[in-house]
Amino acid sequence: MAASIASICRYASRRGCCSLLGRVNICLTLKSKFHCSSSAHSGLLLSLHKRGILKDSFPENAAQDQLARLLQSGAQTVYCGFDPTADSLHVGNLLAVIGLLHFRSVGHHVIAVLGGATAQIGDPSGKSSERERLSADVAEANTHSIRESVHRIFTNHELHFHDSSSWYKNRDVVGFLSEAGRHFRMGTMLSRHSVQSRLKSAEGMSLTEFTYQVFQAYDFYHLNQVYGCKIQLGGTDQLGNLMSGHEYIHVSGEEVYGLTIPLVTSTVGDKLGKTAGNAVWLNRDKTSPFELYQFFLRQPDASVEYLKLFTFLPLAEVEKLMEQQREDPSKRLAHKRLAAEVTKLVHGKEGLESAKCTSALYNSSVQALEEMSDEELKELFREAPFHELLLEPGTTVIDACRKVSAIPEGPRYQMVSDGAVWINHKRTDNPEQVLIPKLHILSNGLTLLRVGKRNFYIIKWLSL
Ligand SMILES: N[C@@H](Cc1ccc(O)cc1)C(=O)O
Repeated sequence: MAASIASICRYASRRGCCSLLGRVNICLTLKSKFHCSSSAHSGLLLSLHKRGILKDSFPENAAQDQLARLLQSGAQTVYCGFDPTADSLHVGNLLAVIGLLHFRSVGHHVIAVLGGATAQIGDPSGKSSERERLSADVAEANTHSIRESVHRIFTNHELHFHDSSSWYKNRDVVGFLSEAGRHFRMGTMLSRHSVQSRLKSAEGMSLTEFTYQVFQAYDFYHLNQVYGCKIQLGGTDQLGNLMSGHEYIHVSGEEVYGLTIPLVTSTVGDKLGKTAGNAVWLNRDKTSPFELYQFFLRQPDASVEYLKLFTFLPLAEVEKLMEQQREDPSKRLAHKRLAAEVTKLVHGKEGLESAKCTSALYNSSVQALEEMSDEELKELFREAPFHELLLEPGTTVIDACRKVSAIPEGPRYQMVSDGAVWINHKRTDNPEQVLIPKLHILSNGLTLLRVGKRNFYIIKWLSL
């Protein structure tokens, strides 16, 4: 789509007016400490394409050469925004962060915008209904928490960033609408996919949500004015918002670009990291390094492609790992490397160590289990159901399985005798075996029951 060119007023900063949104978008900027080499720049787009990190660029193909030339001409400023609608980013956001890091590693300046303002407006892109209103306080707390984790990820990638100021707090509504608002055309705004799909729904769309694209466009404009930012990265659902920014900035005669990153889906088509409604988060208190590690370790064989997307390993090394995986899938070398690289990026070396130790614990050590409190055990097996049961004399293995509904009605007996049941890391194939203290019931009164490879149940036995 060609952008219209008209004149745009430069915004004099307004002083003393009430805040437009009460809270601000926080912007973390990162000056490049790497030296730019033009060969690295020219290779960047190609390499991002080869890795599968870039989907489309905007404006369309004709501009790709221009964009490549722009990247070759010297260090550029690239930005990507994240709305703090929760107190942590999730695995689905990781690719955008990685995208920024790729730009950074060849010497461009990158900016991560935490949309403390836009989160209160609510992005309709890719959503079928309006989000519940997010209060300014919650948005601020979420921004703080996400900022820390993005900071950690950047630092883990040996980078540093510094804060810059906000740009909405001194803008008043009337000034904003009379200056910026008039450059946004209703027809174009209405044509956006995110708007169209919502207008057709019974619920419709609020004015607040409808204006979201204006705010994201204005963010881009602001970063363009202040930091010379010419490139915005975003998920494929962000295309409409990227276009709004492009059109708005184009009015002033500046050419800017949007690059979209694919939405990563699992092999069964779910959004990555959102299995059965449970998101895989990047903040440690919500998803431990161990859980993150296990999440990547357990990806199906076909997902080794993730090595290209989620790690910075050279493509030749990725190819080698993929070949080893094809030769002997059972070793899961590629998955182990993927899990290790992602955990190291998100939680640092120490996080990776902790994930590996926990894995060892998870898989074998009875002594360690025995020394754990109920809370620690629940933490370790966060997804395992926890049951408190009365220990009646003569309780057997099959009784325990039945009480916690660990195995389906019919084939219970068979499953135990086939060896699918493990108690405290030891296979237990006699269904009628009476539970023995110390062996089946640890001295802290706990039993860890596993059925199959990964269904864990924690039982806390209460004595009469
Ligand atoms: N709209 C983006 C987040 C964002 C916020 C502000 C921006 O300036 C840019 C992007 C999303 O929901 O993913």
